[in-house]
Amino acid sequence: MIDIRLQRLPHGEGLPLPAYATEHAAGLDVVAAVDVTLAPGARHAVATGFAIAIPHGYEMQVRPRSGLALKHGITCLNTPGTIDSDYRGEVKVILANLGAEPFEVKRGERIAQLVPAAVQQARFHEVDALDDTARGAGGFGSTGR
Ligand SMILES: O=c1ccn([C@H]2C[C@H](O)[C@@H](COP(=O)(O)OP(=O)(O)OP(=O)(O)O)O2)c(=O)[nH]1
Ligand SMILES: [Mg+2]
Repeated sequence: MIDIRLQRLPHGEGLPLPAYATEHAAGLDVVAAVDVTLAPGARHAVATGFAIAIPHGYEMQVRPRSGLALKHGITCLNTPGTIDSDYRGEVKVILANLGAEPFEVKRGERIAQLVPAAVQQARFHEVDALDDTARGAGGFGSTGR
């Protein structure tokens, strides 16, 4: 369990904080702070009404909810979205409507889930050649279907 400071923004007043729906859920469900209608094929950065300060060494992933995806074709366009630990702006959920019908997001409705994850930063060291491996440059189906 990690502890994360959350700042509620004025338009987030009265909304529930991100919360686990069940005891051992992986994702904290997050609700929309605004009403918005997504036409088929449309996308929108939906406000959540809060900002967070994630501890260094962690990120917050923004993932779709499977029920919205299956029933309505609603997904997070950039899934998994990345909230950096140094980001202090409002958390937004980039919803996209891949369905055939307009979809109405209502304020207070759960639209996505937040999954904290440990982050390992890396640095690159440019070299002239890489070590050989059995795979070599094979990829993208090279081992068969
Ligand atoms: O679903 C998302 C994805 C990103 N963000 C915010 C937090 C994140 O730290 C910041 C930048 O996201 P990202 O690095 O994915 O986008 P970018 O296009 O690279 O923007 P930037 O140049 O600001 O890093 O935008 C969200 O609120 N929701
Ligand atoms: Mg970025």
